Amino acid sequence: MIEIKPHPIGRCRIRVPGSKSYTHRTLIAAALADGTSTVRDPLRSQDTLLTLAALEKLGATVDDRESHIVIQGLGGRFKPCADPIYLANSGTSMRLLAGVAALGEGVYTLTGTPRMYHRPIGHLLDALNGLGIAARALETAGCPPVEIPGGQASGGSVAINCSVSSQFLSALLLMAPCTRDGMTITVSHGPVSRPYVDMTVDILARFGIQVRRDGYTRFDVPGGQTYRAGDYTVEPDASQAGYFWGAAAITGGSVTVGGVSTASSQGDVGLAQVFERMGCHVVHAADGITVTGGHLRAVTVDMADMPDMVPTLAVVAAFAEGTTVIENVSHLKAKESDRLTATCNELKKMGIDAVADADSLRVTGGRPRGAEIDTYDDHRMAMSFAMAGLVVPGVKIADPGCVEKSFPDFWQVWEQLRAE
Ligand SMILES: O=C(O)C1=C[C@@H](OP(=O)(O)O)[C@@H](O)[C@H](O)C1
Ligand SMILES: C=C(OP(=O)(O)O)C(=O)O
Repeated sequence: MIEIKPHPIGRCRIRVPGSKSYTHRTLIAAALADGTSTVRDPLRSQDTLLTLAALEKLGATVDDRESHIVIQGLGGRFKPCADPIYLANSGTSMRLLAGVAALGEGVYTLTGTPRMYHRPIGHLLDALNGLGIAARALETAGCPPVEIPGGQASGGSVAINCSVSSQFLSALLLMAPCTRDGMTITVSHGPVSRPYVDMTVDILARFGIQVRRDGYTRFDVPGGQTYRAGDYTVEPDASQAGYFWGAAAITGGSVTVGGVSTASSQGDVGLAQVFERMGCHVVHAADGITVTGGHLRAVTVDMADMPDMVPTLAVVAAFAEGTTVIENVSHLKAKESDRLTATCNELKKMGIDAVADADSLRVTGGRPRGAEIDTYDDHRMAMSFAMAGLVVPGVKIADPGCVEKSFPDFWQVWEQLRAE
């Protein structure tokens, strides 16, 4: 448990680590490439290191140096691995690797924490089955742990339901180029979280893979392609920038997050625009995005494309005038925690009126009071409620170490808000 002590933040410049989503994708693409790749500025956190360790078990040669990681790829074919591959509660690792493991020569078991056993993967398993790959859930239907047999991925046409996660589509897109016949992927529902699909397509393009797409409904990926080994740099994580912009919004201070720009495919960069609508002043410059707090007013906003920023926005909304309505976020129930319920519970403890239904969240701004905040083993709960502690006395965050999942240095970087 740590207590966040209120303090003004003035003008600060912050650097956040490399993007989690881009790090997962770059490591996987490098492991599939033919030859040696260098991955610079990767995020080294629990989740991305689990992906890296998994790729090593699948036969990639990894040399993790201080500032970069060197990966000798396998040219699209993973080696057998008899031991279960443990992926904790990293949904991105689980879903993306469940797709590309089908390119291997072994039969793979992918497993994780008890919470992972409740996170859906059935739609991806259905799609793999439709491609003739006998992938299956080992305990509960539609959830990890899963068994993925290699040697059966020749490609073909497949439909994928992406109403609960875009990661199923990303998994198919990452495996498709290495199949013999290629894949035509039709999205039957969704996708939710669309910018993550763009990040996947962006990584494919950077590694020299051809993809033809019709918006988010159809993707044609020719088979027999080879990921091009090379030198790749991971951009800063826009999702992590959100907590620092939120700190500015709540305190009336001014925070610049370096290296983040709207040119990025990371959808979470859009949170700055939401804060602008709420009354903050936002400046986009070549070297980063600055948010300066102002009088906060409620917004109604569709957050289907920015699911990870919902707790961040909900906490900021607790300080805004009026009722903020966050729409189209049913997929939040399947994250590290049920984030709709968790966010409501903890806001209510702070005396804030927060109501969730199946796919939306309403937060009425007020005068939040201090509380012990449970974090549900969910890094984003800890980082979001830390913002409230900058202005409300007595905010205590349980299990602060849960930030290891995506941002091991979070609390040290958070302290920089005080120093400036
Ligand atoms: O592909 C990715 O890197 C991610 C996709 C999103 O998940 P869903 O597509 O399941 O919403 C997001 O919430 C997660 O943090 C990372
Ligand atoms: C949902 C998240 O990650 P994952 O799906 O990879 O567990 C997240 O980082 O908020």
